Amino acid sequence: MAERLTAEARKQALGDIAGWTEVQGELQGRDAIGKTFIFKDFNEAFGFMTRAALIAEKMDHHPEWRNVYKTVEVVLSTHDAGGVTELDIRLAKAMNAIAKLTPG
Ligand SMILES: C[C@H](O)[C@H](O)[C@H]1CNC2=NC(N)=NC(=O)C2=N1
Repeated sequence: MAERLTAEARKQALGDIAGWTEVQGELQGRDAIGKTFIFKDFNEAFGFMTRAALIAEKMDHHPEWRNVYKTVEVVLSTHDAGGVTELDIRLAKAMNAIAKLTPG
């Protein structure tokens, strides 16, 4: 099973993936990372979600996310480990790569 990253390792990993930050706000204190993607329109946003869903299913690692029109808010955490692991970092990188394929 994937191990939780230390605060130090998580900070270092976040430095490598554009736009991802420690989750803030009402979920503060929770060990998770998040990013809000904004696309051109709903079609691009949902296309992103469709591609990301296929990757997530293949990884057996699934995002928490919310879509409103062209915005997709994503939170990643490894539920089995109770925090952020390498799996979240891998999925975050994959999502960034997919998002680049669609005009934002
Ligand atoms: C049984 C199955 O492998 C697990 O429940 C997987 C499914 N998807 C998952 N997704 C996420 N984000 N965290 C998990 O711990 C997790 N566990």
